Amino acid sequence: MADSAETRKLVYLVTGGCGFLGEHVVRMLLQREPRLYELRVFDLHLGPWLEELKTGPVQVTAIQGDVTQAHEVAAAVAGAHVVIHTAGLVDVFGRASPETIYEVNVQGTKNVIEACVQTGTRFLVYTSSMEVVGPNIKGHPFYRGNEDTPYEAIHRHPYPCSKAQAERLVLEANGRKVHGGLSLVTCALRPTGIYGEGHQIMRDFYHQGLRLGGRLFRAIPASVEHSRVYVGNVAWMHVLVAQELEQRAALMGGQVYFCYDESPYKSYEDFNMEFLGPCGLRLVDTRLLVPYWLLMLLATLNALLQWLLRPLLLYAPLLNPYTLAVANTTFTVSTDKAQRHFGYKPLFSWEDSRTRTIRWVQAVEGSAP
Ligand SMILES: NC(=O)c1ccc[n+]([C@@H]2O[C@H](COP(=O)([O-])OP(=O)(O)OC[C@H]3O[C@@H](n4cnc5c(N)ncnc54)[C@H](O)[C@@H]3O)[C@@H](O)[C@H]2O)c1
Ligand SMILES: CC(C)CCC[C@@H](C)[C@H]1CC[C@H]2[C@@H]3[C@H](O)C=C4C[C@@H](O)CC[C@]4(C)[C@H]3CC[C@]12C
Repeated sequence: MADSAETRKLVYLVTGGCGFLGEHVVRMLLQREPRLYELRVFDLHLGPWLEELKTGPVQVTAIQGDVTQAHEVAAAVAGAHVVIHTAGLVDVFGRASPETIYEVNVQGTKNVIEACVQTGTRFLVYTSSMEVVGPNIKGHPFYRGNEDTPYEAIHRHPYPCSKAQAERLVLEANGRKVHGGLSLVTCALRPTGIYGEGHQIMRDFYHQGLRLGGRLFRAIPASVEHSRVYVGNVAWMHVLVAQELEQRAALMGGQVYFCYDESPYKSYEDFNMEFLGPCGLRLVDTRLLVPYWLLMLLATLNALLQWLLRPLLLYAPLLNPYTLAVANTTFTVSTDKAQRHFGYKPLFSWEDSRTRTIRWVQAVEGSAP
């Protein structure tokens, strides 16, 4: 499309635009939304990489702000056509208090919705999570499920509870009258575990493997499968939804979509080895040596230590009863809803996604943990 001032007229706001997913959404919008005039990137912590984006044809506005502060959100939203709300506190390790998780994920989302209503912004895309569905506290498997698969979605952990509450608020807001009299159109995307360039947990596993002499020890049976999705495809899905929401408001408004691509179903650890293996790590099978009850004991001990040490220091290891339960429960998605509703096809093949991620891990090599 021609790059003229007439074609560029849309203003987008990406909250959490400097996070792992947010950065990919920002870059994808710049590459794939030719109608973009201004891109507002709102985050608690702004990344230095934003500077390099300011020299292109799109006006990139960096806004340091906090989604829990209604006035800051309203000022950022005013005049935007579309809001992509990815900001959130992703914490399943006990780093933040439950109150803080609710404040950011639920109150922050309320603030975004109210800002849209007050200022007349009509299109809101929310980054939800597979965890809104499961795995549930009973550890029921979700096998090749889609958006309509019945599943008992019961949670206790603050992160999935907060994401579920926020998603409900976003979906209930669909159809609300915004300033100016038109209707708000909302929808929610539910990524499974995202991987790709910038994935902190992958980086942590890599450094842990290096510390252990190039080995990682299998903790979870290979038969427990997870769906994973490449960050570039999740970003592409956000961009596509945002583009199609106006034309297909009746179909897409108030809907949820799992984020999916061609990444293979594998156990969490085997999937990570697709990238860490080519970077020199190997996964040692210790299934017979570490039974599940012992892992659970270690996880519970970690939780106890976290509680005991809290007044002195933050002890937040990867293994706790919640992460063990998630890692140890099959959760796989098989759906084509996004393709049927808005023509989504993954932009990156599995091979591309794998290669890009391996290159990134290789570049991480030698960098500080
Ligand atoms: N990483 C995954 O596997 C995954 C899977 C499913 C859903 N999600 C969802 O995707 C979204 C992005 O996750 P991510 O993995 O990129 O996490 P991230 O932590 O890398 O990014 C979140 C961003 O939100 C910002 N943020 C946090 N609190 C804020 C506040 N009060 N005000 C403004 N900005 C704030 C952070 O600074 C960060 O840049 C989240 O909503 C998360 O729930 C992530
Ligand atoms: C038993 C240990 C050795 C392994 C622990 C792995 C654990 C840290 C991993 C396993 C599954 C991971 C979660 C899963 O991929 C999906 C999501 C959804 C998303 O909204 C936030 C991240 C999260 C919870 C992953 C966190 C890390 C988990 C629990």
